[in-house]
Amino acid sequence: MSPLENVQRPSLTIVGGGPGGYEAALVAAKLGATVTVVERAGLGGAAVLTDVVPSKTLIATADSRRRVMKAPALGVKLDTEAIQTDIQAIDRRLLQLASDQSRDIRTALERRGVKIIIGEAKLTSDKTVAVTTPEGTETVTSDAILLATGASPRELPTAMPDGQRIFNWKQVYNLTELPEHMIVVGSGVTGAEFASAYNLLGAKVSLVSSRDQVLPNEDPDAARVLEDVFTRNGVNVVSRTRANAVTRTENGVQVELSTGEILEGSHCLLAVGGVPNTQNIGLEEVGVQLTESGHIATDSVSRTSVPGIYAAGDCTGVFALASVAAMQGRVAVAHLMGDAVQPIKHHLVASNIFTSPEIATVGLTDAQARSDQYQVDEIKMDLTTNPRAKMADVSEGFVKIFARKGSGTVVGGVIVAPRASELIYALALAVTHKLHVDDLANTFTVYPSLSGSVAEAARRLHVRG
Ligand SMILES: Cc1cc2nc3c(=O)[nH]c(=O)nc-3n(C[C@H](O)[C@H](O)[C@H](O)COP(=O)(O)OP(=O)(O)OC[C@H]3O[C@@H](n4cnc5c(N)ncnc54)[C@H](O)[C@@H]3O)c2cc1C
Ligand SMILES: NC(=O)c1ccc[n+]([C@@H]2O[C@H](COP(=O)([O-])OP(=O)(O)OC[C@H]3O[C@@H](n4cnc5c(N)ncnc54)[C@H](O)[C@@H]3O)[C@@H](O)[C@H]2O)c1
Repeated sequence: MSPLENVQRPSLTIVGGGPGGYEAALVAAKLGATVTVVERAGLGGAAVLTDVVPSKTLIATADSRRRVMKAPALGVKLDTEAIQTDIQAIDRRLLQLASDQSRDIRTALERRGVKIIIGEAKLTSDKTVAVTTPEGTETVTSDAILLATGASPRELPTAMPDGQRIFNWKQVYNLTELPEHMIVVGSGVTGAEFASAYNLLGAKVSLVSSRDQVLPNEDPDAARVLEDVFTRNGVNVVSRTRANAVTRTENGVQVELSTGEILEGSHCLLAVGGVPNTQNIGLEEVGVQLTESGHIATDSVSRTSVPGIYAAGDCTGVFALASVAAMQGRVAVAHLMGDAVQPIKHHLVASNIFTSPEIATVGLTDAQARSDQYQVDEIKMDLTTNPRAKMADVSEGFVKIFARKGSGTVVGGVIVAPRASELIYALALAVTHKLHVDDLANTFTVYPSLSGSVAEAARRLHVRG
């Protein structure tokens, strides 16, 4: 039940203006709440200013260059040796795009009547937040609070970024030249995406991967495809090795590896995970419970341990995705305002890794499919036989579908392909609405199209009635 059942026009303070915060603010204002957003940097949060938007824009440019470099194989005559990457122009464009998007979000919030305070917030009770601005400290009082403070790059004491040669993912957009040799440390999603992007932009790239395979938490078949592509494209994947330290040299960097070897490069990007922004913001004092990893503990409707205080996004440790942060924020507001609440269903989340090829997933994972907990049939269809893939010279990728044994209900899938982020929507619809493999198989697809492989894979899972 909402803690504000009888309040006519409840007030809500939101700490953090990223997707977890600003989406909630828009919905709450629309439902009639008086909303204040406190943000210390800029609207849109890290997602817009330093993480999703800049990295995906960089990747869009890298992908354009990839297609140009491949054009001769399709009969377009051009001198690929003469193609240059103007990293300063690329970075300028992506930062401008991020700043424009942040401005658009601010405008949308203001139009809905949301009050915005640029300042550093600290919880002082279950109803009050102290906000420090250059002008001083003010107290904002409200009926409820939503914490959406996000996360920050994890730092290794022996590899401190200097923003010139050694970077975390937020600092890498002020390069004066394309790195001659970029060493990416960490082969999770962030590391894999940046390794792919700089490789396609024409830099020499080494990827220090502490695990057996890149993308250790992802679908193993997809990770294998990506690792093969990396190797074929000349990325130096240093597997089962940790970076113990990173130091500056006169003209570059030295990465000391756990094998004792030294890797020399011109620049180093640290992609070793994130830590939630939950320290020194008054959480313990007010009784907001944290998990062992330092995230804010929440339930399926985004409530924390303190009635009236909600949390959403990366500070909660539930999937670190912008889409999930926004959904958690919307769910919190629906609960607070007594609107219909649909608790978040983790098994329905769709996500995408923006490497080349892209890797999109939804629903049941490969590991879950192989566990005793689920009885599933599985099909994996390579794209090499797909006519559209042949026409576009797509030489790797696949569609994988998991369906419940016996019933044929679609419960998960993986797509590795160019623009897999768009193709996965069909599987996401199927998983969310419990469609049958025959529903996918009997839906017309365009000929020729990559989505034809989705229908074909489903056809192969047909259960005879
Ligand atoms: C390189 C990279 C690429 C990514 N790409 C994708 C992608 O393609 N797709 C995707 O879905 N996800 C992606 N993610 C994940 C995505 O960025 C996060 O899941 C998303 O930003 C979470 O939103 P949030 O609102 O929780 O936090 P944030 O976006 O981090 O926003 C939190 C905000 O809170 C503010 N704040 C913190 N503490 C205070 C305080 N005390 N007072 C005032 N303000 C405060 C911060 O300034 C920040 O602006 C990526 C992450 C990284 C690192
Ligand atoms: N496309 C997207 O949606 C997208 C993009 C980027 C990040 N994200 C989100 O951000 C979250 C975090 O991803 P991430 O990749 O930043 O972090 P991560 O924690 O998933 O990966 C970090 C990797 O670095 C490795 N590592 C740590 N210390 C190391 C060392 N000293 N040497 C070598 N390797 C080391 C870890 O073993 C781990 O594999 C993901 O769960 C994802 O949801 C999403």
